[in-house]
Amino acid sequence: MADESYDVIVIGTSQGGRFLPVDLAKAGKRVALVERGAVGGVCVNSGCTPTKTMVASARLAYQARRAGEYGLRIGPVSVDLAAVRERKRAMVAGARQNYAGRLDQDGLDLIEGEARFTGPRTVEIALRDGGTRTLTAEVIVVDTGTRPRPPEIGGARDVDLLDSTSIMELGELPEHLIILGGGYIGLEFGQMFRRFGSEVTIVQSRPRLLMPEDEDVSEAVAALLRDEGITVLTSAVAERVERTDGGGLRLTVSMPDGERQVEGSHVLAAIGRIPNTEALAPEAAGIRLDDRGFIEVDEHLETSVPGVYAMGDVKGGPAFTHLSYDDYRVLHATLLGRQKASIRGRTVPYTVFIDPQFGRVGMSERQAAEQNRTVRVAKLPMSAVVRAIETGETRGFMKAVIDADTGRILGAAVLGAEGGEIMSIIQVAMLGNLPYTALANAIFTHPLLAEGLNTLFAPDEQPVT
Ligand SMILES: Cc1cc2nc3c(=O)[nH]c(=O)nc-3n(C[C@H](O)[C@H](O)[C@H](O)COP(=O)(O)OP(=O)(O)OC[C@H]3O[C@@H](n4cnc5c(N)ncnc54)[C@H](O)[C@@H]3O)c2cc1C
Ligand SMILES: NC(=O)c1ccc[n+]([C@@H]2O[C@H](COP(=O)([O-])OP(=O)(O)OC[C@H]3O[C@@H](n4cnc5c(N)ncnc54)[C@H](O)[C@@H]3O)[C@@H](O)[C@H]2O)c1
Repeated sequence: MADESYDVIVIGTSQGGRFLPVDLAKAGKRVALVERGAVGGVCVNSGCTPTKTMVASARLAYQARRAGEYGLRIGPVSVDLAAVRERKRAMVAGARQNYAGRLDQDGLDLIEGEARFTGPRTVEIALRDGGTRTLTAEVIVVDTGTRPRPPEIGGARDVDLLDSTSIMELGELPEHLIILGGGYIGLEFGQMFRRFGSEVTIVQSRPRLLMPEDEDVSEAVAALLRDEGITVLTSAVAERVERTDGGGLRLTVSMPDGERQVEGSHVLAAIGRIPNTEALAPEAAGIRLDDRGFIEVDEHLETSVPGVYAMGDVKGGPAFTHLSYDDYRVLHATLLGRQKASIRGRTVPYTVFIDPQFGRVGMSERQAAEQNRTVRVAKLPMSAVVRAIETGETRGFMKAVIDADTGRILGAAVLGAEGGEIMSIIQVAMLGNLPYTALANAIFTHPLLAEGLNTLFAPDEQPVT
């Protein structure tokens, strides 16, 4: 078949990039949108939507078990994992349907298949229903994302390990879930399955959980997970995994004090993600990759090949849906606006959806020290916040890093009830370039968690470091 010509080809359908092909088509461009899997990408199908749906079930189980503390009698709580999975499946199906509905736009062709570059402007699609199509366009946007990194430990290929997608399809509770990795995915699933009723062991190769964060954060997170009955092993390097005679799994872990064996029923690998670039063959177009296989881009998200752009996780760096969405904003300006936009200097907030949530934005205390900044560090335990006391959710703390000279807020870390929302209030103050005194003196409704910001930012509370 002859090559088919489009104005723009977008490869991958992500939650972040869901508006770009539609906007381009509305603007009169002929757009091909190529997807090899389910529409909506990771966030909708196997990331944010299903995990946060299941986290909600786990939180309810946890709260229900605490009912007695609140003066309620509701009896023993047990979890029907198959029913939790049904709720999750329904949520994903709804989100996917919603997504697909948005693609009904004149000028936009959704092509189901796997894209592969055969030249700088040419892409061959292996169609899901068989056969191939060859498309050409002056502008190509790569939004192909990442997938779980397979562990390179002895025996891993001989046993069935779970990843973040397959674990959500379990219909029965693991008796003992061993998790490799103490990052976002390891912690969210670890707490979730503990609350569902599994025994859980987290095996983290680095000295701390959430290694990029300040030490007090890692310690507090480890303490609250241990408090819920999770075993947390740090500086624990998994060496090999094998099946036991009883049908379980045995993990051999090397730790500073020697070798240890952990036996469990299931092992989840949550050790990071790798870019979806093999099938895409970007080298055929001359697109430069970094040494880990991610696509290199400039501040306008353009790759080393003019006219070819990359957005979302496939370009490396922080991997969040809201960042993929911001990439859409940048590409919209570049491809449809009058002026190019840039990704330089973006403030990237994030929230780890453990309970209590951990919300973060801007500079950490350690980053400030590395930059030799003179800062004030404000810290307030959640047990000092009236709302947290009244609702019985006093675990965690609020923390802010303030420039000692200008009084501007440089960053915040909130481990506490609605930690992501509280962090976002501080983020807005940072966006508005407000001095910390604006939050110290603001009138917040009593008794909200936000009220804690008055105390957190009270000038007397903050030692200079
Ligand atoms: C378990 C889990 C939980 C998460 N929770 C959160 C959260 O709470 N908040 C948050 O902000 N982020 C979360 N994330 C991260 C978030 O999902 C990603 O950052 C986001 O999905 C990245 O979007 P993207 O633009 O890179 O595209 P993706 O969502 O990765 O989509 C890429 C699409 O490209 C398709 N594709 C790949 N190669 C080809 C090809 N050659 N041809 C055609 N199609 C192709 C894929 O099938 C996929 O549909 C989570 C991730 C995981 C795994
Ligand atoms: N709430 C959210 O926004 C959210 C939730 C889930 C995932 N995500 C995104 O998905 C990405 C991937 O999550 P992730 O948890 O897989 O990666 P991660 O990079 O957050 O954490 C991986 C952890 O595994 C550890 N590790 C690496 N190799 C190991 C090994 N062999 N044995 C034991 N531990 C090992 C690392 O030290 C690290 O702590 C995240 O970086 C994040 O961007 C975001």
